[in-house]
Amino acid sequence: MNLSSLFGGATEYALELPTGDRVRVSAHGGQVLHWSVDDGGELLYLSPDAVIAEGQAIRGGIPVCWPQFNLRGPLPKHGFARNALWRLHGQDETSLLLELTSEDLTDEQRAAWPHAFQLRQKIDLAPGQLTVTLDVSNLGQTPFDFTTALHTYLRVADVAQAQLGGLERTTVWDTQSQTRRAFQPLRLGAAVDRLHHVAPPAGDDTFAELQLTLTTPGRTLTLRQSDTLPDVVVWNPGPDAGIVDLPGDEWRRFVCVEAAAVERPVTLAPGAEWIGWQAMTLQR
Ligand SMILES: O=P(O)(O)OC[C@H]1O[C@H](O)[C@H](O)[C@@H](O)[C@@H]1O
Repeated sequence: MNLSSLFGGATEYALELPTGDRVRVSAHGGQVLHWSVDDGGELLYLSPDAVIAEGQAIRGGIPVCWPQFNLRGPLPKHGFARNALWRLHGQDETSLLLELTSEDLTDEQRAAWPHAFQLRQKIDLAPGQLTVTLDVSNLGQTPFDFTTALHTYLRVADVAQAQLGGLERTTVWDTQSQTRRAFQPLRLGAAVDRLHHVAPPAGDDTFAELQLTLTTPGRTLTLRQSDTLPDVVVWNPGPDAGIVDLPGDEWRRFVCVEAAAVERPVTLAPGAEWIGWQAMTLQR
């Protein structure tokens, strides 16, 4: 089934499988807002105070940070893709394909990032599984660089009881203390902002595909990401961040586990294409 409706002023697209699994995506930011599994409830977090407004990012779901992660460049934080209006390019029973190109940007955005690009996002739904794939093409005459993240907000009942496994082989950039260190066990339940980088074995320039496990009482979610996304950002603002669209104790209800390419920007030659994905599977 495929629905289209208006939510917060932006068109919303939805898929539902015969099993009852559902996904909903806003044209604003091309952002997945909800993913639910028939017998497993809602798996993504969306703030009750999230707003969909021009130039603003929606707090929750899966924001697409592109072509810049965080403040690592001249663009506004996390780039423009999460604030832009994406178009539906294709759909079938189990997937949605959204698109954003340089033609869709404002004059101001094009002036700030003067590159001809095509950014596509495919959202694939299978029983107990959601896969989001980004596909970037350089349509211009000169190379461009980008950093990116699928900034996935995973819903948990209490973040202090959540455990994230699978990052043991990574090195860590701690954004809070601005320090780099070897891996140390991650304790959720207080502010955390870490960029984990998968270091390839010496002499090897390839990365093993990452597989992470988010365990909460009664639920285990497996997260995989392509070898083109060699970083994992783990973020939770903790109780004292004072984020306007995260009221009260809402910080406890999620942890962001972001499949990213940040440490080494991706360079795309004219005519070249880059693909990166994150897949989430509910274990039953
Ligand atoms: O509040 P936002 O602009 O959505 O950013 C939320 C967070 O995104 C990432 O996880 C970064 O690592 C954090 O430093 C940042 O605070």
